[in-house]
Amino acid sequence: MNDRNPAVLETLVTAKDVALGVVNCAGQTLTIMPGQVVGLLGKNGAGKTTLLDGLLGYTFLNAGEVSLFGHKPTELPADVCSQIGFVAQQDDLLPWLTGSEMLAATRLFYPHWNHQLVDRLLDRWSVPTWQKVSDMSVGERQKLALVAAMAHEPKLLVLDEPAASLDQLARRALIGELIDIVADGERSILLSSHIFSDIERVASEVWLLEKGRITYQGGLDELKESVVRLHLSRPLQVNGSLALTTKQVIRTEVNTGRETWIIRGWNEALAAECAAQITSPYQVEALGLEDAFVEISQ
Ligand SMILES: Nc1ncnc2c1ncn2[C@@H]1O[C@H](COP(=O)(O)OP(=O)(O)OP(=O)(O)O)[C@@H](O)[C@H]1O
Repeated sequence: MNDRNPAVLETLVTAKDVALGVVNCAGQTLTIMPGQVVGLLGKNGAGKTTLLDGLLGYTFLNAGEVSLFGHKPTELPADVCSQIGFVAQQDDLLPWLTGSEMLAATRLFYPHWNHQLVDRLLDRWSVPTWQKVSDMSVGERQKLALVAAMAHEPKLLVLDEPAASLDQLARRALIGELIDIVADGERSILLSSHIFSDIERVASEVWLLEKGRITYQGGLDELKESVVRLHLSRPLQVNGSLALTTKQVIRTEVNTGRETWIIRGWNEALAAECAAQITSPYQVEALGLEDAFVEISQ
């Protein structure tokens, strides 16, 4: 137990050198601190669900260590389990129960249950709680699973594609709820999503997963700022000393009269170097999260 180091005690999740399935984070440490909303991004098959399952102890690790509130995920005491909420990509609701019965059964596992929150969400999302889970639409099931995971007000809420089947109104309501959850700075959320506008609204941190490796762990804004398009007029006039590497220029597009360089790892030093060494006209285009992700992932 990490009971002597307050900095470690504060960390809700630490995952070191984790490897399972397609995920291989050897040499990498992932952390989630109280108050953080971490957006887990990656293409289909990158390993997002695999990583989430490994962090929560649903799948055994091939290598590495995970600490959840200071415990191994496979050995969580009951009081720690009740601090965690999870909505899987494919919900694990019991199809033969009605929505109300499902919530009543879930409630048995938790000492704390916010009835007002449950009533408000069910009403706002028009969840037909009198229907059997098996008769609900995919979106209604997803809403019910979200209510069941949020009702005990967990300190760590893990959501795997929580909005994939929600309509725009329900998605907006969910994002509002998530923003409220972390407002006091004590609770944290880890969510994977392909809906970048949602991630941009709610996440402070991003983990970028590419072919099972975390290639970025840090602030959302820093990630966006680190990828730019440089639009250069041709003919190019560049001093021989321009030291951009192929790792930084991840792609080029050449057209008559101009060319575009997609640059990863853009920072003040690179900006200064370009300003000093490129003597023909050029513009720097900042990218949104989705464009940055698409450029990185091509
Ligand atoms: N049950 C399984 N058995 C065997 N291989 C699996 C299983 N689940 C996942 N995989 C493999 O692991 C890879 C990563 O799957 P995972 O579900 O973690 O990706 P993901 O990033 O969550 O994808 P998506 O965005 O499509 O949900 C898949 O390409 C698949 O080959």
